[in-house]
Amino acid sequence: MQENVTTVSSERCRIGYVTRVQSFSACHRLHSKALSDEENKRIFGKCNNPNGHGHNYNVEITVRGKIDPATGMVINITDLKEYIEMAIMEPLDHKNLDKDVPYFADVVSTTENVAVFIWDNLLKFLPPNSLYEVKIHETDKNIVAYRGE
Ligand SMILES: Nc1nc2c(c(=O)[nH]1)N=C([C@H](O)[C@H](O)COP(=O)(O)OP(=O)(O)OP(=O)(O)O)CN2
Ligand SMILES: [Zn+2]
Repeated sequence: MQENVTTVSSERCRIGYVTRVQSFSACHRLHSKALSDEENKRIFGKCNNPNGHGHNYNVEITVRGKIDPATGMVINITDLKEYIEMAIMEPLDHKNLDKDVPYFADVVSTTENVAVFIWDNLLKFLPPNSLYEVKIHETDKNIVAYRGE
């Protein structure tokens, strides 16, 4: 009887969450083509400064999945590092988000939209339905999370 309990317990599907943190630096300007210059100034204030401003963004990428009994891993972090390099670092690091990243030509480069951009890019590399959350610390005080909804 005890043997049975042990077997069932060891076969149980365990779900884990793996988070990798990545930093990148970029500059941007909050400006919407859908708004007038006056509205842009009123809504975005100092962040609408025509010459922009910079951030050291800290991104937390969380992957959810079954802890593989054979490997002990939800995802190999070595693989996740490569996906982050391709999905975040190559397109965004040391870039002017509005001028260097075509996605932001017509999309306001708020942290919400940067999170969506990163989410969509990571989906190209990660196993289906495994990306759980992209959380961005734009500053120590400004934090945005996106879960693909
Ligand atoms: N919903 C959002 N609001 C704002 C965003 C954003 O991405 N989403 N971004 C900004 C600006 O980019 C700006 O850089 C943030 O500046 P600020 O709040 O001043 O930054 P700090 O928290 O570091 O500054 P404190 O002066 O210490 O408050 C604005 N809004
Ligand atoms: Zn900013």
